[in-house]
Amino acid sequence: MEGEIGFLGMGIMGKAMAMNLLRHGFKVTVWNRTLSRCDELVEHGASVGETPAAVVKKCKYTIGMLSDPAAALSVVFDKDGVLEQICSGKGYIDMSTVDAETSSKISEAITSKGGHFLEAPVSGSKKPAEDGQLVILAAGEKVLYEEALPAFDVMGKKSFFLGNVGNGAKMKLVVNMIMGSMMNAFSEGLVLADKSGLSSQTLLDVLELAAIANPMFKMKGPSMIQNNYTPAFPLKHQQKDMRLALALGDENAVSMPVAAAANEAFKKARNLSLGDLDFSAVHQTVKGGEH
Ligand SMILES: NC(=O)C1=CN([C@@H]2O[C@H](COP(=O)(O)OP(=O)(O)OC[C@H]3O[C@@H](n4cnc5c(N)ncnc54)[C@H](OP(=O)(O)O)[C@@H]3O)[C@@H](O)[C@H]2O)C=CC1
Ligand SMILES: O=CC(=O)O
Repeated sequence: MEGEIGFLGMGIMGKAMAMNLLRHGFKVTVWNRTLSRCDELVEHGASVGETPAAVVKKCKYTIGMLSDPAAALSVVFDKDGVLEQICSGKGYIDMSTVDAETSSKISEAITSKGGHFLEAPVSGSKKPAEDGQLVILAAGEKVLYEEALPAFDVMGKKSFFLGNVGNGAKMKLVVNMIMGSMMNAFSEGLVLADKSGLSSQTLLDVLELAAIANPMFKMKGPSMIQNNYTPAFPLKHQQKDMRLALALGDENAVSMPVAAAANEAFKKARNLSLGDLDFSAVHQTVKGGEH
């Protein structure tokens, strides 16, 4: 990737991903709605753009990592947004988790200005982002995908090219729908073991050796049994993903009672003001009592 890479959105993920690019020698210009969140990046050599449009003007390639469909649309379409400066020879890569419709809207707007577009949501959380171990689920313009590979290879352990715009978004929603349902089953299991007089730690040890062993249980289990929900993947974003996945199920007449129940639990957790904690805080809704 020649020249400087633009990066919009210095949240948990964007910050870790941009930092990783800097560490690997890329020149990066960052922007965040709350400007102070760029400070740490600047200390590590990043430049700051005043607006998304200013970043796109400066950079041949710009990446977006925003919270949800409204945020992803806002940085593109609003005043001083990406659309004001995108043009032929420039590429925009949206790595936020959004629905296919949002991604298509952005794609159409970018390409109608002669720009190139790729959606590239990621699987993997704060730690994989810091370690360059994300799984990248790209779709859109193949040429832009190939041009972006040097950056993807730094940010991720594996990149998939899934075809037309929308397929990356859908794949990400399917994966996170499964993850959200699993987190609920796991939380119920932890509480059931505890209330039945079993050791939660022994349950984790058993699970690790069982056919259902997986990195998520291993990573989240120990902090969950200590009621530690420091956010890596904010619960409000997991609930957004359940909501968008359920809408995809609706569109395709796929009955998903397990995901629907999991979504209700995440909604309840949001209602209990747990939305900014890690998504594993859904555990608290099963446990009940004080939060
Ligand atoms: N955390 C994780 O483990 C993972 C998250 N994802 C997805 O990545 C995306 C980012 O997640 P994450 O970094 O955790 O989220 P954060 O909540 O930490 O960051 C969200 C970012 O979006 C920005 N933002 C929100 N609303 C607007 C808006 N209206 N206009 C402009 N910017 C806005 C925030 O800016 P400000 O600082 O000003 O609020 C911030 O930079 C989400 O789509 C999430 O689902 C995907 C994989 C893993
Ligand atoms: O979207 C979250 C993740 O862990 O992947």
